[in-house]
Amino acid sequence: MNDALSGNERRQNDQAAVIRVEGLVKRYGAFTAASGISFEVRRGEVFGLLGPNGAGKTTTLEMIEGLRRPDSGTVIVAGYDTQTELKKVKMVIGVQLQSTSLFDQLKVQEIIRMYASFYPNSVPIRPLLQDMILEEKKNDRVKHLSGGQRQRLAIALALVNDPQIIFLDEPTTGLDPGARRTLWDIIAKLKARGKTIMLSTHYMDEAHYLCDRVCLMDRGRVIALDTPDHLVRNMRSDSAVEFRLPSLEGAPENSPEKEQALRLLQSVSGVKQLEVRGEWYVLYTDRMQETLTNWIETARENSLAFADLRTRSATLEDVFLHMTGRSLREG
Ligand SMILES: Nc1ncnc2c1ncn2[C@@H]1O[C@H](COP(=O)(O)OP(=O)(O)OP(=O)(O)O)[C@@H](O)[C@H]1O
Repeated sequence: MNDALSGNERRQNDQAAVIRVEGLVKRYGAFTAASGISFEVRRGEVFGLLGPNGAGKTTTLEMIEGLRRPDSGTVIVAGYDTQTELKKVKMVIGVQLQSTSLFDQLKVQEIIRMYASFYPNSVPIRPLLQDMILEEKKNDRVKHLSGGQRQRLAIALALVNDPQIIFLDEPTTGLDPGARRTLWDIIAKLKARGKTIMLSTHYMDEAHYLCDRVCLMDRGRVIALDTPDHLVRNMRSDSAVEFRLPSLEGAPENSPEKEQALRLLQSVSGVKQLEVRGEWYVLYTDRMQETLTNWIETARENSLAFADLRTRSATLEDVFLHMTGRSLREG
């Protein structure tokens, strides 16, 4: 940061980058949960931290929110330093924690009123309830809400102070597909109103659908940062052909049959990369039709029977696997 800048100048400079994270490090004893995280979040974007469990997403979010103190590094949020100007930061942010412990005995409306009373200015409660699709539940006790309703209440609580920037930590973890879609719609609406949203997730489809830019995290580090489409395109393979080879299932890893099959697969026309995931073989290619037809021909010529053949576009999961050798689900 440029120390010579006054607070006002710094805030103006931060028009584009509403969050600046520089060299964040967090250690828990001998374990380093964040090792030198740096990025910028632009005003009005949905910015996602995507990574498996334990990648350091929550640690990073909570250092940005001022809830955890970094061992080193700086965070500037809307022009304020979270370590020295936390009160000001709190006025412009809304935070939904991974597991917000809500007061089970309170009614939805009561808990929102209570949170609103913590701030000098708060939004009207009725439209907030409507936006979060909780109007019909306003007189229900929190303990009677479904998982999706609780999550929406947690987001409502993060919005009571009309924040510029909203932090959502794994907002859809544990929700059924319908409740996830409802939350996605809510997040898209918040973005359309000009809010900046920073969220963490380990669902690649969620990151792809919601985020303008995605920061891929693994083991406390940023391994890639770009728009979802660019991340996928930079793999230089836009499609995948997947199948199983039943005759090889159960054969030892370095058996001659398996090694020969791998050599064959690598020689298939157009294949840029070959991945083996358990019993599944994945051929990455930019020339889907050529690879598919050549693979079918090769399999026939070599009497190698495949099963469950499917084709698909490459995803952020493929990017993560390509970069780390591990799946987002493995952690
Ligand atoms: N207070 C703590 N004390 C010790 N270790 C911690 C603490 N908080 C987090 N960790 C460890 O730091 C690592 C990163 O945790 P973090 O919660 O930031 O990851 P995450 O990417 O958010 O994953 P998850 O989806 O599981 O929350 C994990 O290995 C975790 O066990």
